[in-house]
Amino acid sequence: MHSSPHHRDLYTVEQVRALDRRAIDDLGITGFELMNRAATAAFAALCRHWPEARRIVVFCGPGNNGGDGYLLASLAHGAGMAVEVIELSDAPRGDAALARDTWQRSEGTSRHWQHDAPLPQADVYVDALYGTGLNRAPEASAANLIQRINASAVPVLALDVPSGLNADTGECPGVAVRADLTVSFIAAKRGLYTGQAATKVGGLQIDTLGLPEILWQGMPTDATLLEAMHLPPRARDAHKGDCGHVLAVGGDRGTAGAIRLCGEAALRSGAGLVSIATRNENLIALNSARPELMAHGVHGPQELQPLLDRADVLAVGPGLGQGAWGHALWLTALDSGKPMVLDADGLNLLAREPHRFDGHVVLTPHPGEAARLLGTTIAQVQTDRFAAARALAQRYGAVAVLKGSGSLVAHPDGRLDVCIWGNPGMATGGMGDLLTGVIAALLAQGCSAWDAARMGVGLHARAGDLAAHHGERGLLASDLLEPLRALGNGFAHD
Ligand SMILES: NC(=O)C1=CN([C@@H]2O[C@H](COP(=O)(O)OP(=O)(O)OC[C@H]3O[C@@H](n4cnc5c(N)ncnc54)[C@H](O)[C@@H]3O)[C@@H](O)[C@H]2O)[C@@H](O)CC1
Ligand SMILES: [K+]
Repeated sequence: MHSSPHHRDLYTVEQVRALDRRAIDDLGITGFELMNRAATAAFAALCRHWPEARRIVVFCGPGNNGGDGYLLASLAHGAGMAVEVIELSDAPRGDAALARDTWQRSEGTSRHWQHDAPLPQADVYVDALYGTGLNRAPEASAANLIQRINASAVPVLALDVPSGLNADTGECPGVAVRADLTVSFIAAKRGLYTGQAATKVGGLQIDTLGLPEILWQGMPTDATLLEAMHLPPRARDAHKGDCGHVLAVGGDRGTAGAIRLCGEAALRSGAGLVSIATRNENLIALNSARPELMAHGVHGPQELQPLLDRADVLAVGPGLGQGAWGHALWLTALDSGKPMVLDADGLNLLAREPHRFDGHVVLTPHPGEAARLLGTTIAQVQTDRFAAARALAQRYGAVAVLKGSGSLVAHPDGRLDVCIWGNPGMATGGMGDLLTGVIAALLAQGCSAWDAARMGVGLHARAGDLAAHHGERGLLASDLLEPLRALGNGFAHD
């Protein structure tokens, strides 16, 4: 639930700090007052979410996040709950120290966390250890406490950010609290939506602390949540030539399945015609599996060229391999200058032979392919997925989709959208081949690379979520084909 009119806007931690400063300096609201509002909002969320809660334990860290915790503890105490505060040994400073005084004045007691001590029972744990100030992995004592919290069966409300999650990047440098509900203050921090966030955040509510609309005016944002997107309805008198012709290039020996899934996804996403350029050996299997795919055996560039000439859009890479055959086709496809989607070995070849595009090209790497394209490691990519996605787009002059939980779509000009749909059932072979086909079909129907990539990522994730109604575990890529068709023209916000 977002209470802000800017509910699609995502911010870096730096930008949220600037918003805080603006509220304090320009609107004259004190930091302590903001802390009070944060605690009030979080306590209201606690009561809504766990109406039966009578006993709570609040874990307070040394910074302002801990300050929010002390004030929440006072509110809960005032409301008649049994409240216990457990704090880390570092003494709070500034507003957090004032908040601690408030708690002590309300006759509250707190005790320091003792390594490996058993945690008191409670109806709800409140995590106020670290917020946006986390700048490294939680150290031994805090890490031990976080592990204890996660091992307990008590539900957890996280204040602002689950402690241990980097609110800027979605990475956890060490252990992090696994929350059931996170109430985040003032603005949506981008790190709550990608990377490891999905395993830590639980339900997410953004509370703008009653700050007025003008606070956000003119303030830069970093990214946007992917929301509703729709293709215009198909004209009643459309014919197949109006809907674009996709040529999918790939399917080396033994990998016919990849190119078939890509082609079928393009068909199910509305491409008028889909041709496949593949190994001769795959033709019988492809034709009998899906007669609507126009499969052609190609030995090399000469046979590929006439197919390229007839296509509007290319999907290059699924099952392509990086051998002489795949490499020759890849080079010919790139030379055509057609709008295209590059995936899988299409990307691995690009990492070997970098090329800058200047047109309607979409790259769809998973973190491993992204690491090769950027000459870095997977860990480095995941440490800051936002930076990695933008670096890919800028380096290659193409729209870049960085796949994985919370897929990112980056434009070379710096725009970036985050997709929060999809599910772990989609971590299986063939899912990427589908995405390539979906995006190619959208390009073929006239979308720009930016729109096709964003809408393709959204359709693919929503189709995955629909298909997962029958179970996440055991989900097959081909299970998404019918839902892709059912989604038809697009998707709306949840
Ligand atoms: N002043 C404001 O603008 C507001 C701040 N608020 C709260 O304040 C939080 C930010 O407060 P702070 O900037 O004080 O930061 P935090 O409270 O997130 O934590 C910073 C403290 O933890 C220490 N620390 C950071 N990483 C550590 C690690 N890995 N191991 C051990 N110690 C570590 C830092 O040295 C510092 O003492 C927000 O997340 C939010 O909860 C809210 O009260 C709303 C208003
Ligand atoms: K927290």
